[in-house]
Amino acid sequence: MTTVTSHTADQEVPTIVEASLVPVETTQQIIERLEGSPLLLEAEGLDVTYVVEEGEVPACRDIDIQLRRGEILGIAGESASGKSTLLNALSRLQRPPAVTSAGSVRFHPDGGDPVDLTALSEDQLRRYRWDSLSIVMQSAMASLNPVLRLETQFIDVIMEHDRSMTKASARARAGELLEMVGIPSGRLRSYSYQLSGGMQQRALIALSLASNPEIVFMDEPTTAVDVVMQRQILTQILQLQASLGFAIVFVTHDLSLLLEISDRITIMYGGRIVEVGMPEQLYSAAQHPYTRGLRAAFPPLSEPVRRLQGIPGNPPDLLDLPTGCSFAPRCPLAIERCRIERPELVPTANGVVACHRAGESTEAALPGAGADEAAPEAIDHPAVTGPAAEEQTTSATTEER
Ligand SMILES: Nc1ncnc2c1ncn2[C@@H]1O[C@H](COP(=O)(O)OP(=O)(O)OP(=O)(O)O)[C@@H](O)[C@H]1O
Repeated sequence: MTTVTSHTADQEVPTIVEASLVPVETTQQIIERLEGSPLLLEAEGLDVTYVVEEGEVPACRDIDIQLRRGEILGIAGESASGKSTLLNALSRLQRPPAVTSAGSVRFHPDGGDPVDLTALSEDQLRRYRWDSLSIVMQSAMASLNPVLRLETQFIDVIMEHDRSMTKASARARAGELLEMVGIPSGRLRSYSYQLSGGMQQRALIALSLASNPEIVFMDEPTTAVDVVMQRQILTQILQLQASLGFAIVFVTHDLSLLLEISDRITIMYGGRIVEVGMPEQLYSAAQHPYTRGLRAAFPPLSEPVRRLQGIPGNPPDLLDLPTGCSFAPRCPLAIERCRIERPELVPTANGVVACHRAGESTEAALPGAGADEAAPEAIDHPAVTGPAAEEQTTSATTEER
């Protein structure tokens, strides 16, 4: 359970007394909640390609995604797996050289007919963006305008969204939004560079809520802050989401973080979805060896300190993808079939997986069956080098697992 103390104008950062983001709902409860919630956004057979001098980069292929109202959908994968490309395609913020080369992205307005966003003109899209979605990027520094006071930026967004609003009411609303993320409204007079990194990121989250969006797209929104601030920001995001009811598409390489905050998680590799599942299922019974590798590379902060297993090898070159499964060259379970035939997505208990050896444990791999015999590299978890490292070490077992 997460408890946040009340805070005054003097306390700019709320004090988290006990912060655990572990979901309190069971898998069954999440499923029932999602089933009872209308569809909000749906991608079908989506392909996104970067058309560059070297050729056509297939950054996303055959993506099917469904987002329900109020859902938190996590998207995880290593660098270059296509997460940001997908987020830009779903939010229709994509720019050349990216092109949507196949498929659709349908938005389901409340009580209205679905709209294929890939078929809208730039003007129609602009209205949809103002009314329905917002985006929080990794760096608030890059997203907030350093030469404008926060007040000006907030008032602009609020009045653009609701043109009937007076400047005074927009200013009052801006103050409320800042207070919602634990920043005193007096800070509206500040420039972004006068705020700490964590406050900038929270101000950006407040700004993203200024238009009452139905979906907030978040691309690594806490990567640029330390682990303590990361936890505070995540707690605040979850509280805001619970009270305002917007849906979130949250992109990160940190699967363990998603296991704590998401309703459902999509795992991407080499531009394709390789597994979708509920957090509990991916935590204890991930079917794809890549999902298990990601989980081992980024353990939760609540776990004892240990040496970490990185996934050996590198993500595939999208311009020169291997035949068969793209993960086969790095997979300890790979067999001949994996190198020849690309696995299709098939249903699992509460999701899908694309793997010829789905669910088999790495230990069960036959001697010589692994494509790469190199021992997995041990890496240090970046999170363990942050301010929480001391705290973790004191509560950790010294034994490596
Ligand atoms: N502007 C671009 N032009 C050409 N190729 C691009 C461009 N942007 C991304 N790509 C390619 O698309 C692929 C997917 O990139 P993308 O940024 O979506 O991955 P990601 O999973 O979000 O990675 P990261 O976590 O590093 O941001 C990569 O191979 C990348 O090189």
